[in-house]
Amino acid sequence: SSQPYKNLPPSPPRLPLLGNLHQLGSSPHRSLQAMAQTYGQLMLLRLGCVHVLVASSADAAREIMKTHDLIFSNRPKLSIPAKLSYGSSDITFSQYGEYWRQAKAIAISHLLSNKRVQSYQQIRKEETSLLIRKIQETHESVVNLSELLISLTNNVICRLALGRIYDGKKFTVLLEKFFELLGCFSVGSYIPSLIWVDRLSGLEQRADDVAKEFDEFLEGVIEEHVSKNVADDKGQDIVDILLEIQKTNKRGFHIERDLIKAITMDVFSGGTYTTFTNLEWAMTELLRHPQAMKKLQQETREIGQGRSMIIEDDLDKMPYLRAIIKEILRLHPPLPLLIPHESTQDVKVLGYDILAGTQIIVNAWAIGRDSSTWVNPNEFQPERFLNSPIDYKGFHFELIPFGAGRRGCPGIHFAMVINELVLANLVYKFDFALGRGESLDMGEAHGLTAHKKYPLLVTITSCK
Ligand code: HEM
Repeated sequence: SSQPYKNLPPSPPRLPLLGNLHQLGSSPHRSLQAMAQTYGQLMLLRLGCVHVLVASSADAAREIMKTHDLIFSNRPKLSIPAKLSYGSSDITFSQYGEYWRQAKAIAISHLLSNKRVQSYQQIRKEETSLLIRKIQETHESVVNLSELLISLTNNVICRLALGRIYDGKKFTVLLEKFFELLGCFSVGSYIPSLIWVDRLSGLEQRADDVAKEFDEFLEGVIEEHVSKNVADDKGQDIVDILLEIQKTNKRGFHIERDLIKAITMDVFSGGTYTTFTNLEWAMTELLRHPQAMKKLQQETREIGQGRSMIIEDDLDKMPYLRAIIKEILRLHPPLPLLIPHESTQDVKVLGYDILAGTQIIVNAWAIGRDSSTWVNPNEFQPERFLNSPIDYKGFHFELIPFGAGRRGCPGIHFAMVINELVLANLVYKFDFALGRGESLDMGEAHGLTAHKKYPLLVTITSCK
C-alpha cells in the first residue's frame, strides 16, 4: 500500500469503494467480534474511504484510552451527528481541544457532580413512586415494562434538565426521531463521493428538520427559564445552571446560547436511551434467571423491611444489586461500540503503526465477552462480581461500558443512581412473570443503542 515501511495492523480483504463496509451487517459489534477472532485484537478496516482501527481486547483498549489517551481523544467528523449537535459544538461530538475541555469541565463540575446528582434525589424518588403507582393501578393483565421505563427515564431527564416534564406526543416523537437519526448510517460520512445517497434518501433533510424542531423547542425552554415561568421543580435544573454560568461568566469562558442548547441536547442524547436500555436488559435477564431474581428480591426485602419504598440511602447496602448491574453492563453495554475516537498523531500501539487521522472503534461488547478474561463469558452470572474489585468506571479495561480516559462518560453516577433505585424498587414491590406470548426474545434493535428489539411484556403476579 502507500505505507510500505509501516507495520500496519492486520486487515481483512476488502472490496473496491466499499472496503469492509458490507461486512458490518446489522449488528456491527457482533460482526466485528467475529472478524477479530481471525484478525486479532487490533485490526485495521477500511469503511469506504475511512481507515478504522478496531480494538477488541482489554489490552488494546487500555493502550487507546489510557497509555495514548491524549492522541486518541479526538472525535471523527460525522455528518448526521454534526447536524444534531449545532455543528459538533456540544461535548460528545466536538473536536478535542480547549473548547471541548471547557465544555466538559462545566458538565463534570457543575451539572453532573456527585453533589448535583444528590440534589436531584427528590425528583428520582417522585418519578420512581409514580412508576410503582402506574404498575399498581394498571388494569391490563400484561404490562409493557419497556414503555413504562422509557417514560420514567424521559421524565427524570426532562425534570433534571429542563425543570419540568414535556411528555406531549410531539416531544416524545421528536426524541424518537432524534435517536433514530443519531443511529442512522450515513453513507456520505464514509464515501464522500456517495454523499448524494444521503441526499436522495432524505437522510440529510430529515436531520436538518429534526435539528430545527429541537432547536425551536430548546429556544422555548430557554425563554421560559429566562422569564422564570418554570412551573415545576424549585431547585436549579441544568438549563438554569448553564444560564447562570453564562451570566456570571465565572469560569472565564463565555458560553454562547448554542452551547447551552448543545449541552442540554447531550444530556438527552447521552442520558435517556442508555439508561433505559440498561434497565430493560436488567429486567429481561432477571426474568430469564429466576434464581437471581429471587436473590435480589430477598436482598431488597431485607433492607426495605416492609417500608413503602427503597430509598437511595439503602442502595449502599445492596451488593447483589450492584453485581447485577455490572453483569448487565458487561453483557449488554448500551453503546456496544462506545462512540468513535480519532487519532491526532502517528503512534505505535502494541507494536503496530497507527497513522494520524485514523478512526477508532472500541468494541466494548466484545471485550465484555472475551473468554480470555471472563469465565463463561456469555452466561449471566452476577456472582462473578460479588468479591471482585472490577468496576465500570473506566479503570478496569475488561469492563468499559462508559468508555474511559478523557473522553469517558461524565454521566456515570447520574445514570447509575437512577438505575439502582428503579431496579431495586421494581423487584422490591412486585413479583413478575413473563407476559402472555412473551418468549423473552433477546434480539437487539439496530441503531444508536442496543436496546431490546421487542418491548418487554410482563405479568405482575403479586404486589407488596
Ligand atoms: C447507562 C447509562 C450510560 C451509558 C452506558 C453511557 C455510555 C457512554 C459512552 C460509552 C460514552 C463514550 C465514551 C468514549 O468515547 O470512549 C459516553 C459519553 C458521554 N456521555 Fe454517557 N452514558 C450513560 C449515561 C449518560 C448520562 C446520564 C449522561 C448525561 C446526563 C451522559 C453524557 C455523556 C456525554 C456528555 C458524553 C461525551 C463525553 C465526551 O465526548 O467527552 N451519559 N457515555
